Amino acid sequence: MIGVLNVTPDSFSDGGRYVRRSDAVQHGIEMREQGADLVDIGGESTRPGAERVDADTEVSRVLPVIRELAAAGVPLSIDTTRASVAAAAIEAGAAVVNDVSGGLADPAMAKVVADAGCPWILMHWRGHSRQMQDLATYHDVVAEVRAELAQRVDQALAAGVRPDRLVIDPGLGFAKKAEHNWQLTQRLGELLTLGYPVLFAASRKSYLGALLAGPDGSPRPADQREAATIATSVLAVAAGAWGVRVHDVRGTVDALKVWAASGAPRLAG
Ligand SMILES: Nc1nc2ncc(COP(=O)(O)O)nc2c(=O)[nH]1
Repeated sequence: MIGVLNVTPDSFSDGGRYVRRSDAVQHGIEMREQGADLVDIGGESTRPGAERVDADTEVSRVLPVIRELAAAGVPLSIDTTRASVAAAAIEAGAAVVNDVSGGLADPAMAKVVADAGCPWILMHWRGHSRQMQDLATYHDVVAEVRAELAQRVDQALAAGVRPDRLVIDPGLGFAKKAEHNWQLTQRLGELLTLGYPVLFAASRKSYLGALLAGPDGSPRPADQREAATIATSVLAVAAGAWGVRVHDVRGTVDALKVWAASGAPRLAG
């Protein structure tokens, strides 16, 4: 269970809520108390079309929060595509690197991770926020995402990262249209055949808003997508996902407790 902590002014669903350090630290502690195994701290919005920020800005946003949460004993991941930011975050107390580019954005990332010996979440990605939706074209999205993630894994292993440190992630909403996200959800088992834990991160994403659109076609607002997020998270875990990355930790923990108490039924496929 990974709780999302975006210390950015412009993330798609919670931008600006945790820019102030005290608010961010308090929310991180709250998510840990609600059952998050990791709090994922991001200093640069990755939503489609987001403006990039420089490394100094990203570091200035995340380091103070990482230091305070690490001191409070909260296990942390750093959500960054920059090796320099990952290195600084590890130094400050982050235990996991969550790289939405899967190592593509910064060739130096693999060495930082290999040297640190820390877990590395490799997400499927086809480019930065400004052009990624132009790259959402697939013949078979699951087969292609699987093949591209396999390349990311091979490059990580070649750089000396240990296999047991790798987690893969289909990158829902990154260079993917709604139908691609649903295909990846329905055929999650095919990603599992790569032999690595799969992280499923659908929380509040726009394809859920589209599914829940109103009679006039307007998408459900991001902060009203929690039930859909929880439902898809439980289904992903039932299909074999290693973990989920969510904004609403408490609700997701509650739902997974119900799933477990119900015998933890598994989805085939
Ligand atoms: N591993 C991983 N990390 C991510 N970081 C940010 C976002 C963008 O959404 P946010 O605003 O919820 O952070 N999505 C992912 C994701 O799908 N997988």
